[in-house]
Amino acid sequence: MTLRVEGLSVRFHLPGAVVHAVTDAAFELREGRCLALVGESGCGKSVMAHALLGLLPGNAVVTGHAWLGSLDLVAAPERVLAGQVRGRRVGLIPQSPAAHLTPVRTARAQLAETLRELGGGQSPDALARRAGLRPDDLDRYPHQLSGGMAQRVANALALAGDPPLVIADEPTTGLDRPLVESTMAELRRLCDEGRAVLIITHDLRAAEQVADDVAVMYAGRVVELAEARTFFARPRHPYAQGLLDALPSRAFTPIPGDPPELTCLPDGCAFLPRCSRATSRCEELPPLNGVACHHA
Ligand SMILES: Nc1ncnc2c1ncn2[C@@H]1O[C@H](COP(=O)(O)OP(=O)(O)OP(=O)(O)O)[C@@H](O)[C@H]1O
Ligand code: NI
Repeated sequence: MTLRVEGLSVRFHLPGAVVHAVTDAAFELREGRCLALVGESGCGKSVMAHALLGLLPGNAVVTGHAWLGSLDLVAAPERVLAGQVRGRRVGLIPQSPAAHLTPVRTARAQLAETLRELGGGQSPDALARRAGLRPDDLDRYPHQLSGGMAQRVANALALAGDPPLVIADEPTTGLDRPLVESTMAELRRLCDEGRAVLIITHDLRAAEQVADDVAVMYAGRVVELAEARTFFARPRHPYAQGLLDALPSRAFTPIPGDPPELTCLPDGCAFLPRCSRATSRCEELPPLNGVACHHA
């Protein structure tokens, strides 16, 4: 099932300020493809994911469209999101999975409950095995699970309803390299089985391993959208180039400056104050034709 995001924006209304968390995002994610959504902390990645699942708090206003097949996730009422979308059509592997498990219940109890809610015929053990857990791991409480096991339980929970779209929010944070590798390999497998997979990460190395496509976000906007192979060989947006140059395996040069406040964004390119190629043209908003930059 294809996800088509069109003109998606999210505003948080606070007393005296509006946070422009996501602005005019657009991308397509087809089945069997893996899209990595990358960008610095606070650029709107998790908010975008939560908008797709109707999980934002009451002060959020979401506009635009997110078509999953013929259903617009933005317009869908909570009843539909709860009954048909979350867990069934879209599985979320949350940021810091251990924090999302109930501390007083075993992994098996939580899997069993989710399976019951979804009404599927699978057993917790079968599901756990598919996620790389042994059945006796399921008798553990969350505090008895290692980071890697908690990650696998979270994966199993997200996949319990066999959703065609899986969103993984920072699936590798806090994991050591071997676990990063195996988590990424698992996500790739989900994709190769025909699901659409959206991986949110600021780990560009991990993204390079598994993604078919890359979307770079900056200050709430998608500023570059490209096939992963092309992107990692030749990033076009100065910000994307900066992200790659900051990697230890590359130049190890951080991008100077900080991202702008999302409560007072400029009319033009939000990267202007940090960009070495900026000219007066950048005061005009560059359109996204693969890359949102007047100089790329
Ligand atoms: N409920 C809220 N009310 C107001 N602002 C919010 C709310 N939730 C998120 N934000 C703001 O929206 C912006 C985007 O946050 P988001 O969590 O999407 O960042 P992110 O790209 O996922 O970063 P990270 O890599 O740190 O997870 C941040 O500036 C954040 O402070
Ligand atoms: Ni996040």
